[in-house]
Amino acid sequence: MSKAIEMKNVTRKFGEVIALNNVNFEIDEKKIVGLLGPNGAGKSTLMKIISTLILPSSGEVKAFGIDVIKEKNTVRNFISLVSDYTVLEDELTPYENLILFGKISNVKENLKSKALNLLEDFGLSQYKNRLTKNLSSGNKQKLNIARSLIKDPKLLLLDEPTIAIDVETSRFIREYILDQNLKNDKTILISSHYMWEVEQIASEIAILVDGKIVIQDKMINIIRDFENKISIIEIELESSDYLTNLESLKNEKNIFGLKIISPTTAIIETPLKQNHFDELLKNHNIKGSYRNMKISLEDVYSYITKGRY
Ligand SMILES: Nc1ncnc2c1ncn2[C@@H]1O[C@H](COP(=O)(O)OP(=O)(O)OP(=O)(O)O)[C@@H](O)[C@H]1O
Repeated sequence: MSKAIEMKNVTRKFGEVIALNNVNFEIDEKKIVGLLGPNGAGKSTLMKIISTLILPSSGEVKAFGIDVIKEKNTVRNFISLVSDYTVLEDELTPYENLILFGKISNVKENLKSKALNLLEDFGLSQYKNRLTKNLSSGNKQKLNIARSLIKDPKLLLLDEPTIAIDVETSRFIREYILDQNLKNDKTILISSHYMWEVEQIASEIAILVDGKIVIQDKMINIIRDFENKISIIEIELESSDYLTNLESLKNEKNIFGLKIISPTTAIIETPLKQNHFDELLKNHNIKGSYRNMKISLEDVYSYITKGRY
């Protein structure tokens, strides 16, 4: 399978700040990859480098085999980045915005019909002649995504595309993105702080922490791998008399998390296997029953971003 993105040993510094630290990152053609990471992890920097908006301090970046540093004009023909919608021209109509971006992107054939079709697809035809500044934020973001598609890019980079967008519009955007991948073979990299969003559409997940890609794999492999490392346990105490004993588990080094959710129930995160966990409960004189819960992407994310990986 050929690579849509190949980053080798990419570092990007902003003065003293190391936004990306020797990153190696690849995406296969036609995949949807979800990029997760805490605020300031370097997600936007990574996307800006791939889309030629900024240069890396060192390292190599290729998109579909083409060097994004040496041949940025070629690469710009087939990559679009969607970040916030401030890139739109407020004083133009949605239609005029699409035409403008089409011209900037050198779209020569059928620009007008492409613009009209995109307005139709995104449910924006009724606002065709309204000034963009008077659209709702959800519609501005739809227009922003439509703008990114006017040049029919092979690679779409979406930097938090549904931030501050209502439920219906976010769902529409997710479905549209999926459709673009399925029907039009687009490769998509999407960053988000919403785990469920990424879970729903991405075939692979990459987690960036402090400028480094800590993990990148299929969701199913990530979960399987973590099931061998940690257990999330729901414990039900025989009575609330054991609550103080339960709380004393917080001081144990193998208890990574303990959340009391009622006087008799708690959720525990631990790498201990069943027999050792049983022993620990016995040592702390804790009586009750427990069950292993399904590990979610959020559990994995929290484990990684707390530096336990
Ligand atoms: N133009 C810049 N000048 C100085 N520092 C910058 C610049 N752009 C990014 N940084 C710094 O680089 C680091 C990575 O920022 P980046 O915006 O890539 O993170 P992010 O993962 O996208 O964060 P968020 O989730 O908050 O959007 C941060 O410490 C940020 O302050």
